Amino acid sequence: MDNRLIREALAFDMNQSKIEHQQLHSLLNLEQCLIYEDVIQSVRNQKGQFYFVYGPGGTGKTFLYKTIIARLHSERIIVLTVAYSAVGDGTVPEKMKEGEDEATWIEIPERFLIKSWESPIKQIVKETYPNFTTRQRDDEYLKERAILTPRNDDADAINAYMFKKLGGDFITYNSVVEVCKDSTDTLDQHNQYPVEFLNTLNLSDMPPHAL
Ligand SMILES: Nc1ncnc2c1ncn2[C@@H]1O[C@H](COP(=O)(O)OP(=O)(O)OP(=O)(O)O)[C@@H](O)[C@H]1O
Repeated sequence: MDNRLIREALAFDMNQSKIEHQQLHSLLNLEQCLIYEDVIQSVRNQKGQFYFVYGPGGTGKTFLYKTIIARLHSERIIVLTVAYSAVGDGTVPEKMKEGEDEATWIEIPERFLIKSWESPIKQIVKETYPNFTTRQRDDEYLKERAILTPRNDDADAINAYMFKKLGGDFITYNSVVEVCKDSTDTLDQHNQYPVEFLNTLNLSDMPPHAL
């Protein structure tokens, strides 16, 4: 198996997970049990369902997730937790600051810290894509890494930075953007949306005007 991500995702001890699952499962309360059964059935039958577990702080959501994960790991099933970094899934211990009576802080593990940088994007790209100039045509290298960001404008800025590092000729593809005149009730409505304005729109699920 030569995919680093799959290797890492399978780097758990099945027997240890079995023991952990027995302990956790025996403690589940009724509500946790109902959700647990539903999720396990969904995975077993490959239904591909989404679940949203809601509950006030400290009511056992993480406990439930840990039980589900232990069960799936005991069957050698890959589980990708959103907090894959272990930040926020309970693995990194919470800390309490002086004068506080509840632990609500965590210390970000050393390996996630970028300690010196001139530009954050430059440094993140450097850490994620070492030797990008020479390896940009290496499919395996590209498959194993990605930079995730919740905001489109950050994604655009990172893309723009990385495009400059790509070799070869550049071609720009522009989208055709105009209001369809037949789709408006008012005859001159399309005049209110000049093409120059439409070209600046950056909508989610839509590529930008210039690629
Ligand atoms: N069924 C259970 N039996 C024993 N202990 C439990 C059970 N469910 C939860 N706990 C314990 O209760 C505490 C709070 O649970 P947990 O951290 O899972 O809550 P949470 O809903 O994820 O909280 P938050 O929203 O604040 O992250 C933990 O110490 C957990 O081990």
